[in-house]
Amino acid sequence: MHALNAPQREAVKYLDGPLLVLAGAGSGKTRVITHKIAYLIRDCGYAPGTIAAITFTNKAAQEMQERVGRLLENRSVRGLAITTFHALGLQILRQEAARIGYKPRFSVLDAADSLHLLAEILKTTDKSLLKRIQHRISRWKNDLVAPGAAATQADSEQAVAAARAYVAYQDTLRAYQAMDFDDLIRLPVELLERDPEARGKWQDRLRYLLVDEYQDTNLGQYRLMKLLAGARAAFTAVGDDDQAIYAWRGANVENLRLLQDDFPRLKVIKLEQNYRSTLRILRAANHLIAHNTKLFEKKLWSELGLGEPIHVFAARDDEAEAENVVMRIEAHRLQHRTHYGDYAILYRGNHQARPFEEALRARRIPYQVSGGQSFFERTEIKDITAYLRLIHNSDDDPAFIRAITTPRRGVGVQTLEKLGAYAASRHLSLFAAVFEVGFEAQLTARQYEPLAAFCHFINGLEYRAAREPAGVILQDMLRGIGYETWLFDQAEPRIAETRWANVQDFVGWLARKGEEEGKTLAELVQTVALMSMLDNREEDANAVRLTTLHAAKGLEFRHVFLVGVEEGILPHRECIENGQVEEERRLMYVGITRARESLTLSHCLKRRRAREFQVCEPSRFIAELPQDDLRISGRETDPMRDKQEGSARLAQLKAMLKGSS
Ligand SMILES: Nc1ncnc2c1ncn2[C@@H]1O[C@H](COP(=O)(O)OP(=O)(O)OP(=O)(O)O)[C@@H](O)[C@H]1O
Ligand SMILES: [Mg+2]
Repeated sequence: MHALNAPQREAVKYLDGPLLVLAGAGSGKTRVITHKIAYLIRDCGYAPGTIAAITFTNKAAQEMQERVGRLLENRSVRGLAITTFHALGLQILRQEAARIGYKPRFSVLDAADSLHLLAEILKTTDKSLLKRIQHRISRWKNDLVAPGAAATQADSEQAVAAARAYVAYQDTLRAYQAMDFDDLIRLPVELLERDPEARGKWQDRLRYLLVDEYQDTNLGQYRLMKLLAGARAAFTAVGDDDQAIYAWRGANVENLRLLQDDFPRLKVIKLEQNYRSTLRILRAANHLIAHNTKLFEKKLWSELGLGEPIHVFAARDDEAEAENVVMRIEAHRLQHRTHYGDYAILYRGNHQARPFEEALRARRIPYQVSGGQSFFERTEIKDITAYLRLIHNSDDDPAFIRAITTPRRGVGVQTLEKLGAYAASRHLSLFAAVFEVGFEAQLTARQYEPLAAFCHFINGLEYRAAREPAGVILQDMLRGIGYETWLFDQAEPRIAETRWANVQDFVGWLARKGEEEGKTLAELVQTVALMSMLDNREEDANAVRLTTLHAAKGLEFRHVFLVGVEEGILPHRECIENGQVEEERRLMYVGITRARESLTLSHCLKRRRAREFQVCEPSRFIAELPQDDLRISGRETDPMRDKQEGSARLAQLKAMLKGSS
């Protein structure tokens, strides 16, 4: 308790009813949650299994788990649920599957799989059309609109078509015994609303709820929270309306107000001291966000001293920007003897990462990308995951197709088409259809054998998955399918090597996880599919962190480089056109407030677009910062000279350090 200030302590100890902690960035909201979990368990006698804390990403959940573990020292926290809304929804659905007509071993499709499925249903390969429909369906689901009801809400021909696709899509998912990501919220809500017994059971089980980053919950998540909290309304939600950056995914800051309407007894506690950033960084953040219309009045102050001015520099083009940032990091690190892990490069969109990755690689600086293409999205990892999904649920048709064709094992396209037609006519999954006499009769022995062998192979793995150590089975599986050889047949050696190394990383990680957590492969695969959708594998602590602003939420770094601060990027062009500049300003606010000791903003004078250069303007947000706190460089100077000076300075520093050590 001594590690908390007075209002934080009050928030931790308050158990008389629903509580909202509404406060700006870095004021210790997440800290309130971790301490409150510890307080509930240690001082109030709550069994860990009766508490659920909800975070925004798996990564944040992991971090929180570690912090709570440290606060409670050796006490066991078995059963304590620190998860995301989606993982909690999944947990509920696995246990209640029967109540909604699913097998407990249903599959969870990620965005790419669901796009595939839509393509099949709509018989089109038009990617942008498919993405639009997928997005539309996702919004309906987030707003808890059932497939049948979507058509009545459709206000254009396009929307009517999407509503029709939604119905077909949902039917197909059900036939595959599969769900998509959004179903993990929508279906539990539907279930708990409809089924008082299930509702009572979960309300009994979860005696206290804690929700971090509450401002970014969407309607479905809010409803789930309300259903779980029940009449007792024992919950603590913490959030900051100025950091609401997920409107595009259906999140609604109005949920903050809704909370006050729905729970008249709601107590609100505000935190005003920021423990993260220097005064200048904080001043910049406050100045910027003052340009937005206010939902709630908040103040923030800090005792961490004035700090360095905020550096703003212009670069010749995007490559020079990357070069310059990387050089600054290297120079700063040498000068201040810091670690690479103290630095973060934040950007608006994933495509901005490439030049930075290249510049970092060129200097052999370790880095880690998050919030972009996750490790799990890589083709080779998805190949292996397809096998795991199939072992887990043999009725998962998309996984079946991927596994049986990767590597190809002598099963022809025509055979697969026959199988598809037969399975459809008999309302069976592909896997189940293989074992039907009626199907076997349609094929020659040469056609049938490889199919049957494949299914027996999967069955064998499934049997072992519940019994043997994960590592052994996985290696056997890789050998059995000849994956390594296949990789090297497919791609040039350099690429194949990387892919094979990734596969070994993945398999090794699963094996370790199995050992550490005492889980069988069968148990492990249940979580893998979900993790893949959310974030990366474990971090390299001593690496420069590259991340999108969205994925940086809740995190903090000693030194932050916020790059591409230009009109059209931040604020994003589409958002300017659609009148969403306020959301972009919040995104910038999130970026600024990640910094603890120093903040550097950069923008380009020109940027490569296709094969041409485009002239760029600095973002309007730079003009909205307190100008006295900025140190601006590079706008008038010659960028080539900058670069040479940078290199010379770096060489000088290195020589100096060599001399001193
Ligand atoms: N009472 C305190 N004493 C010392 N340090 C604190 C205190 N409260 C918070 N901190 C530290 O301040 C930093 C910010 O805290 P935290 O991440 O909980 O803030 P937050 O409000 O959740 O921020 P965000 O809005 O970015 O999610 C952390 O490093 C935390 O350890
Ligand atoms: Mg936080």
